[in-house]
Amino acid sequence: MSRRTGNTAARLKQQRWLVVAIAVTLVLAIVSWLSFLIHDARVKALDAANIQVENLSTILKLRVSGLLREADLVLLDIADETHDLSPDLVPAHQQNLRTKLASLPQAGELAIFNSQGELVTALHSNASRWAGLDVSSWLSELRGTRHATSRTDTRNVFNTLGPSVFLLQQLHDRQGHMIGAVCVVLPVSRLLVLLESLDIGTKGVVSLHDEQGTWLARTPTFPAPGVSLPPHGEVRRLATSQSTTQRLLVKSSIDGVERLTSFRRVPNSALILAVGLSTDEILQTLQNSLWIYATASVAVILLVSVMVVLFWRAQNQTLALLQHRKLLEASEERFRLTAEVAPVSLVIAAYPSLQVEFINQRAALLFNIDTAAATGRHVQEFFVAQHDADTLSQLLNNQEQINEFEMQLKRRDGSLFWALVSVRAGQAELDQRLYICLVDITERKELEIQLERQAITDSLTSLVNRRGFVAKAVMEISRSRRFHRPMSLMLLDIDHFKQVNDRYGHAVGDQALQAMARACQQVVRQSDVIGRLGGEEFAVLLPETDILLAEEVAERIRLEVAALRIPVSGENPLWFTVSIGVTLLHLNHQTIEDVMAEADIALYQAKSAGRNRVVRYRPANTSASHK
Ligand SMILES: Nc1nc2c(ncn2[C@@H]2O[C@H](COP(=O)(O)OP(=O)(O)OP(=O)(O)O)[C@@H](O)[C@H]2O)c(=O)[nH]1
Repeated sequence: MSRRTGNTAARLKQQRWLVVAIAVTLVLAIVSWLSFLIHDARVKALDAANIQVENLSTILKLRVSGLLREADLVLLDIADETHDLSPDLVPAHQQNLRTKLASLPQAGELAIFNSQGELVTALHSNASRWAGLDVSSWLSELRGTRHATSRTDTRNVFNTLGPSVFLLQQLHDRQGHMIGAVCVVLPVSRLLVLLESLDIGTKGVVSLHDEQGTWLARTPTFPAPGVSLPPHGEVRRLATSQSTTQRLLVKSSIDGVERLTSFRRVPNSALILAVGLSTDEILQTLQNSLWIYATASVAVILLVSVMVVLFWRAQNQTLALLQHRKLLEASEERFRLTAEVAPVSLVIAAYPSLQVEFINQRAALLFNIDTAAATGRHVQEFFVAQHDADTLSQLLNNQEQINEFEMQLKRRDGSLFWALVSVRAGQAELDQRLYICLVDITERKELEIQLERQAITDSLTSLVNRRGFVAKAVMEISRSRRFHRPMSLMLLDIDHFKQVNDRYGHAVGDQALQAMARACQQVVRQSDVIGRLGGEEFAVLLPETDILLAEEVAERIRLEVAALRIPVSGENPLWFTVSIGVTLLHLNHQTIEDVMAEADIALYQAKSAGRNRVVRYRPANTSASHK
């Protein structure tokens, strides 16, 4: 039992650590899963953002290059129609130019130069605005590149227009000689319309640069008007490299926001555009869902932790219970050993069913039964007298413990023995038991009974002596009174017994006394009580007997005694007579002595009247009858 408890405890401890290991693994799995989820979602979000930023910059490139292409076409159209720059032609031609320029709403200025770089005509502007502009270098560049159709320049030539893109186209005479150039000015500020229509979020930036990295345009607009920003380093790097596009994570020196930025050259121009999407915004959706994942994971981890803690506590309680059970088992074992070693017989019975739950070896030997056979039996199976069971049950109703109650008990084989029984009722709520301790006192009890019997027995006649007679008489009187039944008493005294002794000796006298006892026994009923009160005096108690019947019985005794013959060697057999006083129990008698006193008076009267007769007691002034 104890070993089983130990094994269970060890198993519980193992289970406890197993659950903790599972919980830790689960938590680690959740954390790993969450980390993977974060990483994966971030990669996917950045991938999506890369695609988005590339798409946006491509769209923007197409828009800008489309616009430049449109301008180129207008310039080509003008070049196709312009082969002569003579001053008389120009006014007529100007109307045509205006029409062409109207088809290019983003254009701010249009001018035509001759091959010396001199301004021939200008639209939307007066000539003085172009006066300070040295276009000779542009023209030489155009000459150098025979097939070049256009070129761009983003110099801030006209302060009122801001940074602008200058597009130039060679003009040829009909023989194909270069006679000058036509130039259209696209203010960068007008290109902003193209930039602003892109969906770049609240923190996104679209900007336009020249190859030196100069900021030409930006949306949202620059932090403060007039603030000149240093050239964009990444733009310059792209300009000096062979590649046409580049994608980078760039932290802005303007607002400190990190952006995924796509830089892209605008083909056939000196423009580089940049589209940047804020990484914060890219990851915002991710962060929102990650918050949900993280909160759910933390909740799961907390739940798991709480469950582990609760499980741990429950296991602790179970272990504590097992520990208590172990202690209980040890205590039970101690009790069992003590019960076996104790020099007394022990029985434990359930209460109130009174079925035997435990019996020690000593008690089993006492009842001559083995412990298994005794267990489950009703304790009253071992009782002899029902009144003992009643007394014990009554005592237990009034007190918790019964000490040294003497009673007779029965063995399994039916033989009887005396035991000193102590009983204690269990006190605990769950201990509804009787603890019974038995000591075998048969030997002492039998000795006691023997001594008791001796104490009330006359050794010569084997009748009860005065003490025994009085004791029995007291009981009979009480019974007679209780049931209102008549009862008589007679006192008998051998006549002249002294002479018997004197003449025949004491031994013969003793024989006479014994014969007298036998004579009485022969005459009276079994239920009558005969006693030798002392010397040659006897008494007979006659329950259920009225005075008339008592007188008859006394007379029969008297005759029986008179007929006795005691053989005496060498002589005639001895015979003797007896005088008898009889009285009836009545209500005036307080004690047995009162009854005996009346019988004694009648006996005295019998003696006085000449002996060998029966006299009934009569109260004073009534005469006693005699024979
Ligand atoms: N043998 C014998 N004699 C006993 C015993 N007890 C008493 N006696 C004798 O009984 C005699 C009783 O004598 P008393 O009291 O004088 O009476 P009694 O001689 O019978 O004369 P009454 O009673 O007057 O007829 C005494 O001598 C006692 O010694 C006994 O146990 N054995």
